[in-house]
Amino acid sequence: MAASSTRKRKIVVLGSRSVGKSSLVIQFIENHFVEAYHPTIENTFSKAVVYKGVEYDCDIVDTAGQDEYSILNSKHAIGVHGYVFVYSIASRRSFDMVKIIYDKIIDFCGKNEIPCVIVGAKCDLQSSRQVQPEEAEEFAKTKQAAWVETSAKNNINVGRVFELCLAEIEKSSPHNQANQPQPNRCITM
Ligand SMILES: Nc1nc2c(ncn2[C@@H]2O[C@H](COP(=O)(O)OP(=O)(O)OP(=O)(O)O)[C@@H](O)[C@H]2O)c(=O)[nH]1
Repeated sequence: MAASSTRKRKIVVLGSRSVGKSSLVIQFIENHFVEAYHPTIENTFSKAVVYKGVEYDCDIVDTAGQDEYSILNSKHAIGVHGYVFVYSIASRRSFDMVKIIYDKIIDFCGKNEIPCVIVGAKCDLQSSRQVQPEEAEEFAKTKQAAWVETSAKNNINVGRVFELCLAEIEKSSPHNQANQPQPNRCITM
């Protein structure tokens, strides 16, 4: 049974088709690489993660790849704590799509910022690189997001993605905000 201090977190993984979302999630959950390509409809995986001494019960939603016409729905927003936006370093188009999907989520959630990680997947494909790390990191900075490059194939930075996402969620959680000074509070007596 989960300890009462366990924090439940729902993380949604978004990005274009075939950028490596399922491979990233399966490498994280099951510790192996899937060479074959099977388009995803939608899968939710669960994993217990201990990060900085805190136990998290994570539900990770691996979505069907999106394009500019995909319609996001409440499943992508309600009860979601954080997002992982994935592009392939070998596809400029998939990086441009991350920007489009990010804006759609922001619109849908009605917020200015969301806890998220921007992930440059397939970093083993250096010779086919179309997205420079500096550009992607700069984009992430403008969105107050974390950024990392990964390879599910070579198991590089896979766990780091979800640690970064939990860290971003914690940064924006009300618990942390309660520790910050409250600006311009009005007290009625
Ligand atoms: N070289 C390399 N190939 C990868 C990597 N990750 C995934 N792939 C390959 O890319 C293809 C697509 O991977 P998926 O994980 O199915 O991609 P997806 O984003 O889940 O695709 P959709 O379900 O269509 O959204 C597969 O053939 C994978 O083997 C990686 O890190 N390096």
